[in-house]
Amino acid sequence: MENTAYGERLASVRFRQSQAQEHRNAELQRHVVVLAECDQHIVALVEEEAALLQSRREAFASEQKGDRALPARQAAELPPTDMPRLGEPRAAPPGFPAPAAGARLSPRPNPSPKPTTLERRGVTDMPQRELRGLLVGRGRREPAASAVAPPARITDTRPYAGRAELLGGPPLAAPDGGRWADSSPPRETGPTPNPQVSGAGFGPGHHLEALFMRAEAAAGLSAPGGPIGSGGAPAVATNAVGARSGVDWAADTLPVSAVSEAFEDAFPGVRRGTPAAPPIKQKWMEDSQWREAEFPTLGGSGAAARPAGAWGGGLAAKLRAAEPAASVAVPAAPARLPVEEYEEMCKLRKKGDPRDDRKRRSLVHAKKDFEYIEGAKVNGVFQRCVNVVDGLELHQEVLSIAEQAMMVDHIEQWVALGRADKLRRRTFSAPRRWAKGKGRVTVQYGCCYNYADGQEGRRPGIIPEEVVEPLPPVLQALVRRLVRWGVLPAFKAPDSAIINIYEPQDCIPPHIDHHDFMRPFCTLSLLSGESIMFGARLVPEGPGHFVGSTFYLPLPVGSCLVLKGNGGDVAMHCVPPVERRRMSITLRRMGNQFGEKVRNEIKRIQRQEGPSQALAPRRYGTDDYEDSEPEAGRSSRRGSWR
Ligand SMILES: O=C(O)CCC(=O)C(=O)O
Ligand SMILES: [Fe+2]
Repeated sequence: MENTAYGERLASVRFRQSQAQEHRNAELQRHVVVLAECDQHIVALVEEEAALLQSRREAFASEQKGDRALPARQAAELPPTDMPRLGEPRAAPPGFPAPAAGARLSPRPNPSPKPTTLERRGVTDMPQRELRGLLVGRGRREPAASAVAPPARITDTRPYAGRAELLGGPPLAAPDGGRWADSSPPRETGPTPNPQVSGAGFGPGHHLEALFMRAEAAAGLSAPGGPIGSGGAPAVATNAVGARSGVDWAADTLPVSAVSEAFEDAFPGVRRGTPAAPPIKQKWMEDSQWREAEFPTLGGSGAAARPAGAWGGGLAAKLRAAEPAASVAVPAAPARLPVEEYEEMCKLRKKGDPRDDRKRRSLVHAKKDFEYIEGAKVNGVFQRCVNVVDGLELHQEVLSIAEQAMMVDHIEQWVALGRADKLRRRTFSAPRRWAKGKGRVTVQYGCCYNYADGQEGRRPGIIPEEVVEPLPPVLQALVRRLVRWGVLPAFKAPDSAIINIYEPQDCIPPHIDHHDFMRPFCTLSLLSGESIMFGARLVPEGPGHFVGSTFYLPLPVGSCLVLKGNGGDVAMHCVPPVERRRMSITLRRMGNQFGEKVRNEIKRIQRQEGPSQALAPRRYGTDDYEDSEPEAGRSSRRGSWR
């Protein structure tokens, strides 16, 4: 009985459950249908809205074009135009009370409209292009003064008499029967093609280069454009110094005094009225202008600003003494060339490189936090834990790939001139005989450094009475870049250079750079990325084999390693035998006691010998000093061996 009642109740519960389930299913079904309908509805609404917008856009565009009457077909396709425009009264949505008469939906009209920037400036009908210029703060500029300056005319040709001799000895005959720029008589010039450039930009720096080229061509050496390292094609011996250096050689027709004066006073400033820097560059420009103004060897004007290279004021003084007053007025202290043009002119920057100096500078990455702890003597006192590489800085991408190639090309040319005995005295040196670990080829500019201990009874150091060539323009431009980019301080701007050319297995033995040179100084790497070794005690163990606890620092090509602090004074450094050909440019400033001495001595020697670079060439082998390299075991003695 009980069982029957329970069974019935169970059946009825199940029946109700199934009914409820069916009901829920039906409800769900209904909702799905409603949702699908809504969906379709929404899609239709969106499509309609999009079509309406599109047609309004087209109508607006054609109105703008003045084509007010829409084509009939297009007009017919237009959706109903009863849709209110923005700001027009709208009909209330269904179920909402109608808006009061005159009520508007947003946006509300501005009760007191402010004048726009252009209206305030009273500009209403300017062409778009100029308006844009105005808005970004670039109004119309007057042409630069130099651009309208009357072109130079040469009337007095006397300064040319004897000039070739002054610059480089007897004129060389051009092999094709043409005439060399340096020995050709001046032309009467009409308007020069580019008064901004031909005014003052090419002075003795370029004459030096011209001379290099003359000597090179006479020696049958390479012409530009030859592959790097190959020595290039035979020289094209035309009066093509200008063409070769990519400059307008019409500048050569200016009296020497004008050119050299300008070179010395503001190398290579030319352009007046350089446009003002746009505000965005302001901070950086101010910074670099400050550096430029501080620049002791190239910037500013007057005697203090003269190049401190070996020929310093000497050559210019001689040139001035040998010629009458200039007949062309060249601005005494012309404004500077934009740095990009200056570098292009000195062949440091690739022609047409679109990146400005600021952009180039931003690509330089500096690493400064090197650490290598050793026991070492600091200021004569031994300390157990010294970071011997403290103070080193590695600045990468100082020279772009194209610039590295140009620099290598310059160096190849200098080496070729050196081998042909066309460089003054100790500018060029090469090992007399090659042996593993025995030296390398070097080119010195700005001053003569004696590597050897005991050579001609001398200690290592600068020899003020010995003469080398001055810093060529490309190295002057490089120095200037390093200062401008903050790699070296302006008051330590290098005035001398040693270029090391390492063939495979060449090396430089352990040393600390001589204190005849100021700190910081720097070295740039070219052609192959090799490592430099630093350590408190580096000991030579056989030819080109140096041992000791060492810190290896890879030097990427195009990088500039700055040496100062412990890295420049406490740790020794060396480049172990290289695997691939490598070049480096070490740039250093002579100590104050030498600058003046070197210049005076050079004047004396010039009086004796004349200024010819090719005169009395004398070559010294770098193995002269390599032979006096400290032997193993003797190397713990501190000091410079090179
Ligand atoms: O070749 C180098 O990177 C180093 C050159 C060097 O140490 C020097 O010239 O004193
Ligand atoms: Fe060194």
